[in-house]
Amino acid sequence: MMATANPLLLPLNAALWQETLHWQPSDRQQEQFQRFYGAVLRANQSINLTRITTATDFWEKHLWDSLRGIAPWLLPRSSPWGASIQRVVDIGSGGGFPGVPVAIARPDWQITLLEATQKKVRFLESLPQQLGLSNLRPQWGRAEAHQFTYDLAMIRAVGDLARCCQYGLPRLRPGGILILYRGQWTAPEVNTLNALLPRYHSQLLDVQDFVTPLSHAQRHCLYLQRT
Ligand SMILES: C[S@@+](CC[C@H](N)C(=O)[O-])C[C@H]1O[C@@H](n2cnc3c(N)ncnc32)[C@H](O)[C@@H]1O
Repeated sequence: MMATANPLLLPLNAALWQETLHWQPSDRQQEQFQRFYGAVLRANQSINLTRITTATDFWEKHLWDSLRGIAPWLLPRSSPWGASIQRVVDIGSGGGFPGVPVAIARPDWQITLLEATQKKVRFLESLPQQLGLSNLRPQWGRAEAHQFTYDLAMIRAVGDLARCCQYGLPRLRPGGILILYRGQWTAPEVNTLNALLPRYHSQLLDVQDFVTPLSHAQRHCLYLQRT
């Protein structure tokens, strides 16, 4: 692989990955993360992809956070909730989060990056070649009009709970799983969710709350399943 031109090195601390996700990137994956960081920084000069500009923030708030959502699938020989995963969609992918880090970590999954803003899609389309990834499929379009179904859908920072359910759950095959990446999660939201789920023939599998490893911010991942 070509060396990255970006002088800012990510804090790719192997022990931290291992301690927090029980997973470590290979040398190739580390280089792909590094090149992704460089690509986002360069594109961010002309497109608004992220407010994050430091290597540490990028590592924690984008790479680590993206992978925390699929932590149950990073453990060796794990098949959480019995779901076999191949076809994956990141809805409202923006600058490629969480879809691109997930594609790097799981090269055996086929990841569609669905994004409504054309200039962001053009950036996403440049990534397979820049990062040497063959499992990324950027797609310009709106979630509500997207006709395909998936084994796994992921949504981060696209809207409120009702909107995320509306976008994600109809795009799952029976048994498929939706991961919602959330910041704050309040107990009354369970009531909102319980009211929404029957409409989409879905159930709540798990709510995982955690703090991020460096800034100790509170985060949640919700795992929903289409029955
Ligand atoms: C705040 S950004 C979040 C991007 C990324 N998921 C992240 O966590 O950094 C929300 C993105 O969702 C996209 N978006 C909003 N509504 C959408 C829809 N209905 N279908 C597809 N993409 C949508 C926007 O264009 C925007 O890029």
